[in-house]
Amino acid sequence: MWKLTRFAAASNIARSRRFSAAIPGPCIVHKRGADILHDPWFNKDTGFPLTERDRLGLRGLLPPRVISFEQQYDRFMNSFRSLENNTQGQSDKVVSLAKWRILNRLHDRNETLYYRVLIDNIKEFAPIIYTPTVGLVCQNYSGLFRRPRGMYFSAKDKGEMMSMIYNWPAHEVDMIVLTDGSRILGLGDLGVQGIGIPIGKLDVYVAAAGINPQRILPVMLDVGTNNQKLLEDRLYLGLRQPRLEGEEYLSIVDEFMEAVHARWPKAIVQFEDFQMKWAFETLERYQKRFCMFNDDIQGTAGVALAGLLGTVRAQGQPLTDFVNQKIVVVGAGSAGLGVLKMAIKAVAKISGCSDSAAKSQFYLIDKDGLVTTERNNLDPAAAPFAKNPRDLEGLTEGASIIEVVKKIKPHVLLGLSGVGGIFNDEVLKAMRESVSTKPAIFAMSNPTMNAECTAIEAFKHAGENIVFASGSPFENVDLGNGRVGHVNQANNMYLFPGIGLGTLLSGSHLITDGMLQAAAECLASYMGEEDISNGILYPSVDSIRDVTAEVGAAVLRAAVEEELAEGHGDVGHRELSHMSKDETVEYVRSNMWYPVYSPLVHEK
Ligand SMILES: NC(=O)C1=CN([C@@H]2O[C@H](COP(=O)(O)OP(=O)(O)OC[C@H]3O[C@@H](n4cnc5c(N)ncnc54)[C@H](O)[C@@H]3O)[C@@H](O)[C@H]2O)C=CC1
Ligand SMILES: CC(=O)C(=O)O
Ligand SMILES: [Mg+2]
Repeated sequence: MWKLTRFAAASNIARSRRFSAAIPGPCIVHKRGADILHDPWFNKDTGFPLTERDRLGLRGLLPPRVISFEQQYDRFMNSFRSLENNTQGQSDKVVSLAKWRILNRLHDRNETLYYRVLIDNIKEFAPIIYTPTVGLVCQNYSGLFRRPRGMYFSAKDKGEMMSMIYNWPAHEVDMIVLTDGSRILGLGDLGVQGIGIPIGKLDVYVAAAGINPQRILPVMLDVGTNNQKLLEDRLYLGLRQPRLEGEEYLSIVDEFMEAVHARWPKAIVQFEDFQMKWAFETLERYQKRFCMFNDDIQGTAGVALAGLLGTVRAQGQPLTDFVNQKIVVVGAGSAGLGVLKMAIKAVAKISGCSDSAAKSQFYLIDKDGLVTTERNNLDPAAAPFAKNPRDLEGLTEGASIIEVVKKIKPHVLLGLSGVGGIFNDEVLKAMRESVSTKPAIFAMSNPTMNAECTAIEAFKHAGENIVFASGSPFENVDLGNGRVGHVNQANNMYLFPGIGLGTLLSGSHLITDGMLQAAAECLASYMGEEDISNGILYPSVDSIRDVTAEVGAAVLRAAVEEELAEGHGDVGHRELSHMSKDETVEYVRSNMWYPVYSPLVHEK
């Protein structure tokens, strides 16, 4: 609990000094006049003080009145609120896209103000810049496209990437999010339109981890698409060819990784929304060579594990009881298999048994039903988790979700299938027979329409005493008589920003299992007993900077312990290794960028 009290106090102080006056350091600008107004990084719109207008050749290019940052902020929020009023009665899709557009326009114009409103209103704006609206944006990207953001490397750029990477204007890049668009949320292959995901993830990096937005780079690797509808869409902006496969595909990713490493050897590359075969293959291929991780496999696993351990605590059991939890995972893709692998390792660690003994409590279901060793053409990635039919008490290969739930009566039913509604009424009702006093339903697929069930359905059919979590946000559920069914957001956004920031500040060249495990353990212990007993497994998105500071510190300390931390900037390995836990958290927190207008100083 002490942690939460301290954080609440810290964030109140931060709020009260939001617009007050620690004078920020100057910022060197090599442009003048209209070029500054057209550069969202330097632009302050009507906020340029008169002296700065004189110095930078802006006099006459702006209306005469100077508007303070606080007034600009209020003006934006007012126009956002009036948009909400003006779109009342319109479809959710229209309203969501209108909200995204107004934020995106601000992003294009004035980054300082954009990130300030984003950070200060992250709970309200995360569903717009991230899941679920980002999914809709990706689906409609070719029509919505106005100006580019990030970089595009295509199959046609083979042999050119080493020079192309120098086209990016920033000298330093800390964080790259890379996709090939092949599995965007639960929406499938969206080709080049998947660029919305790296953009959204990096906005979360800025909001949650305070990564400097001048040092982020969203990247699309366009190797074609197998989405026939997109190939036939005349507005489609990507390569009109089927996806590259095999060595041809890998040679493109190899070339990109080498190019990034050559220009920015310390940049961290987050792989995002790759279809399963490439997600695993690229992780295996690069994790010991480059500073990278796969968010869908590794970030998701940590968040799910924290939720599973929280569920044990919510049942009033000691953590050691995790070894007795029966857990059914629906979805044997990159996310589901990542979760299984990490959860099984946790059971093995707690019980002191081997990984293979630790598997007995876990059941895996994919599109063809329960995965067993009798499966024809068993996917090698799923094979380690396949059940031996001997151990199944009558269940057979391919058994359906309802058959498995009825027979096993699991403590936890966790969905990472990408299929909306597959936890139907019957499945949820069967969870009432769970052996747990507080069964858990995790409907983790994104965006909202792909969630395995809604929060209302879960509390209605599985009972009011459940623990519920979803990948995209749902409102808490009114259970009547003042009681509330709490909705958790089990989303990797609670971990990836801290993994990135902690790694960056550690100066490690690699992201190891130990660093990822430290991140998961940190999140798992973040919530106090009172919240946990009320079914609250994760902190509110409002406190994402606080969570990220803790997770980042845990990652950094793990890197120090593994002797991988070379340090960052002026703070070297020695200083890092002498920091206490609290000092490390403060160090991480103090390295978070926060948007304020800096005085601009022109230099030729
Ligand atoms: N909440 C979070 O933080 C995260 C959520 N996700 C979500 O998880 C979902 C899956 O992602 P990936 O594993 O990367 O996808 P994937 O495409 O690699 O795997 C999907 C899996 O679901 C199975 N499946 C499909 N239809 C099914 C059905 N009717 N019944 C049972 N299983 C079925 C497939 O056989 C496959 O094993 C996506 O919707 C994604 O948005 C992914 C990462 C993080
Ligand atoms: C959250 C996320 O990474 C996904 O749905 O793919
Ligand atoms: Mg993802």
